[in-house]
Amino acid sequence: MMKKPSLRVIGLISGTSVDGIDGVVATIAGTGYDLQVDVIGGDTLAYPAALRDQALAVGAGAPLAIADLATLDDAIARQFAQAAQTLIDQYGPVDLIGSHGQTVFHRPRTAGSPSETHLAYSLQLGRGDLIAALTQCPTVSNFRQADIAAGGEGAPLVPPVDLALLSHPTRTRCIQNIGGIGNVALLPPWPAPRQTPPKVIGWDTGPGNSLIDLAVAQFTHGQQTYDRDGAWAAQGTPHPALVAHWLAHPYFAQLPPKSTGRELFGQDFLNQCLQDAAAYDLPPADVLACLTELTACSIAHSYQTFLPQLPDEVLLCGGGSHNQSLVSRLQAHLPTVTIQTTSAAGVAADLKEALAFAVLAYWRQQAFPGNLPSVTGARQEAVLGELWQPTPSASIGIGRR
Ligand SMILES: Nc1ncnc2c1ncn2[C@@H]1O[C@H](COP(=O)(O)OP(=O)(O)OP(=O)(O)O)[C@@H](O)[C@H]1O
Ligand SMILES: CC(=O)N[C@H]1[C@@H]2OC[C@@H](O2)[C@@H](O)[C@@H]1O[C@H](C)C(=O)O
Repeated sequence: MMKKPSLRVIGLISGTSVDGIDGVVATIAGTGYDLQVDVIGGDTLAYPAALRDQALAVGAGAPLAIADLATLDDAIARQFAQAAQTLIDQYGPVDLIGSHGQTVFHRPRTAGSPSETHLAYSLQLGRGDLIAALTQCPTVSNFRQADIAAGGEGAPLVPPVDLALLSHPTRTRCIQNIGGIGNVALLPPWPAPRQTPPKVIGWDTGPGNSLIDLAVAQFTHGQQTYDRDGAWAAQGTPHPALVAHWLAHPYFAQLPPKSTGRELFGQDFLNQCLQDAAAYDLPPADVLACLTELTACSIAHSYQTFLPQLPDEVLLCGGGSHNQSLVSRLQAHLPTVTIQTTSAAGVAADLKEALAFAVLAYWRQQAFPGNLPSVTGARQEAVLGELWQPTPSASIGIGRR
């Protein structure tokens, strides 16, 4: 049998945790949802501390002159190009790069308003034209804009890739990413021969690790940045009244499609949580147990509230899938559901988001629409991303200015 033509594609993303650039190299063949994807390798390139601090500060609302924004955009693009080059050096040349960039600002559509006049706004730094110039490889970036222009939230974008790679012929699956922010895709069964795709719904569930990370950094005066394996929260006890109070935030009751970010579930939200917790005089372990419970409850409640029925399985991905306290609290709230990671279904849980942007770039090449209006709320499907071709004269060398 003739082998289908395939592309070698790099996918790159640094998410809302701003902990570093996840990259993956994959061979992709096929069309639309009928894809053959083979992961060749992956790696994470940590940000230099100063760049991470700056990206976090800007994301948290620190003022920035336009000239400094341009410098930051370029500095992040250089890191992304470096991450791509490291993968190219290790695994060989590629045909295409899909780079999500670094989200520093996300404003959802204004609730209840006609999306024509209140389009969402989402800003990812690390411009694709510079990545293309530095790597000499065609690069797709700016994936969220076309969905936003069509009246969508611009997020989450990964659910159609989940549909392609992780749907099951007979079982209903929720694919739950727990990054800085959490997001879910509900994949109904899709029996062979996989003709008309089933309707996928999805949304941002709220905080993933963002509040836990910020609290750990505060409690350890910056010595630690996350609750490794959930060990600290495991030493504490959640306080139900406090968690219930936090769950009363209107975001959790808002009907999907919906998206959010660190603008809502960031430092200000944590400050309010710590103020609320102070009234109960809770030790740090209990506060972390409460924040962990908030993430677990917000995920489970959103399934119970917005899904037509509970799934057979939840497949977790993202860094929060390593937080055992979080996973066991989620299991406690969804006792009838099997909870595993996407790795159990053949897609590495720590690489899935990066892989998604390789697939979205591949779809851009095919002019296949990469958004799902049933997830983002867009009025129509759209081909996502801007494709930047390298110009040989722009080859200026990585690391040189
Ligand atoms: N072993 C671990 N134990 C507990 N938490 C972990 C572990 N490893 C990673 N994490 C958490 O996962 C976070 C990073 O997750 P991930 O890289 O999926 O987020 P992200 O991609 O930046 O976010 P988003 O998906 O919202 O864009 C870390 O900040 C940390 O909180
Ligand atoms: C604006 C933005 O970067 N949103 C991220 C964030 O992190 C998780 C959640 O919020 C999700 O909506 C999205 O990321 C993934 C990659 C997505 O678009 O599917």
